[in-house]
Parts: sequence; structure tokens; C-alpha cells
Amino acid sequence: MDNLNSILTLSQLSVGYKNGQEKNVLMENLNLEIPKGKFIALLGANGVGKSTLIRTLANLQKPLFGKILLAKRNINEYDSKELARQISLVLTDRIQGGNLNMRELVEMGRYPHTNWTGKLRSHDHEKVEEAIHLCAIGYLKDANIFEISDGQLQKAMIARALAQDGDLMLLDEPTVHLDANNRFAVMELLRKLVDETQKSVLMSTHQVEMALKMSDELWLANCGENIITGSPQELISRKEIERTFPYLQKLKN
Ligand SMILES: Nc1ncnc2c1ncn2[C@@H]1O[C@H](COP(=O)(O)OP(=O)(O)OP(=O)(O)O)[C@@H](O)[C@H]1O
Repeated sequence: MDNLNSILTLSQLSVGYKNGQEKNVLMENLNLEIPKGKFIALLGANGVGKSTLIRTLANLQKPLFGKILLAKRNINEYDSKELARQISLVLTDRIQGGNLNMRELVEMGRYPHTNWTGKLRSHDHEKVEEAIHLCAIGYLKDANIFEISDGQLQKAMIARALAQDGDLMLLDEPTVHLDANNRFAVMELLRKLVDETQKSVLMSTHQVEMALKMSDELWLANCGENIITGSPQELISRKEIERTFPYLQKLKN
């Protein structure tokens, strides 16, 4: 597999956990690509391994087997700052420590772009302002991040990732704490980002209907099976969506 248009390539990748000699393999032999300029939604039941896959792709945990190429280079060869310039990551974990206000949190997204002084320049401040504006959280700029709601923090974390400006955004359930309007706004924002900047997005989500409407491609994870990929339309026609999410059919009736 050697698609020039691929930002991330997964080759014979297995992900999961190792405890001494024991292995808990959650997904194996993944041979997948994230092309430039695509919005991909990763769907599947609780516990199937979506977060584990995203953490592995972000190099936060080692694969059990196989390799990950980022822009044709093994992800292990990147140092952390270089990697952070390429991959913007949004996880669901609450961030630890520090007495930051929301603007300072978003500014953290720019550190991979600073020189040894660690100082933000005017271009960095512009990116921060733009990200805050896009996420519509300007009214929270001075708020302490420990005093804002989970949903507000979630939007701030997305703003931080936008400010970070990587070619690839990996997001683990970015809409988990958001109300319906904000869930839609975040999906719409990611869609627009992909359309306007040719960045790529891989996002895990339980928002099946929204993912079907907004994404270019789905990665459908079912326990004990290979990930199934295809456009939403393809997977609907092949009845894979119905098989994985039987509740959707019941809702219609
Ligand atoms: N730190 C860990 N150490 C060992 N096993 C873990 C760890 N984290 C998760 N697991 C195992 O991996 C499985 C998959 O977890 P993961 O969080 O990747 O699933 P998920 O698809 O993201 O689920 P959800 O939709 O509920 O967020 C869990 O059932 C658990 O058994």
C-alpha cells in the first residue's frame, strides 16, 4: 500500500494491551489509510477499542504489532515536537495540573511551533484567536478551566487542537459532553476544516446519524472482526450500518 495521498498509513497494525506474557488484542492486522483532506468517523460499540486505536495512532501507546507511517515516515522516528506539529489530538481526559485560563489552554496548542524561547509570536496569537473564534468560546477567554463546564472545556480542547494546526486531527469522542446544538456545531466545524484546508480528521464517535451525514468515510469496528471501511452510502447499501447498529432500524419503525 503506497498511496501518495495518504497522511497516515496503518500497516499490519494490531492494537491492545500487554500484561507480562498476556495480550489483550483489540484490533488486529489493520491495513488502512487516512488520505489527505478526508473526514473519517470511527464507529463501534463500547469497549471495541476505538480509544485504544486513537491513542496508538497518536503514538501515546505502542502497537502490539505492525507499523504506522506518518507522511511516509515511521511514527517512531518523530520527536514529540515534530509529531505535535503534524498531529493535533483531542482526548476525553480532563487535563491535569496548572491554573490556566481558557486562552492559555488554547495557546498551548502553539508551543510545537515556537522556537527555544517558547514565546508565541504575532502569527501564533492570530491562530489562537482564530481557533477561539471558530469554536465560539470568546466569552470564556479569561475563565479558569477548572471552573467551566465539561462541554465548554471540550470546545476549548478542540480550539487548542485547531490552534495546533496539524495536518491530521485525531479526536476521541469530541462531542461527548456537548448538547445537541454544540454537537452539530463541532461536526460542522470539522467538516468545514477538512473542506477548506485539506486537513484530515479521524474522529471516534457514538453519534452514528451525524457521522453518516457529515463524514466522507466510516471505519466500522465490530468486536472480533476486521474494521470495515467505506463511504456512509456504501456501508448503508451493504447493510453494514444496520448490522452494527440495529437500534437505528427499530427507531425508524
Ligand atoms: N489502560 C488499559 N489497560 C488495559 N486494558 C485497557 C486499558 N484501557 C482500556 N483497556 C481495555 O480495552 C478495551 C477497549 O477500551 P477502549 O477505551 O479502547 O474502547 P472504546 O471502543 O473506546 O470504548 P468506549 O466507546 O466505551 O469509549 C476495554 O474494554 C478494556 O478492556
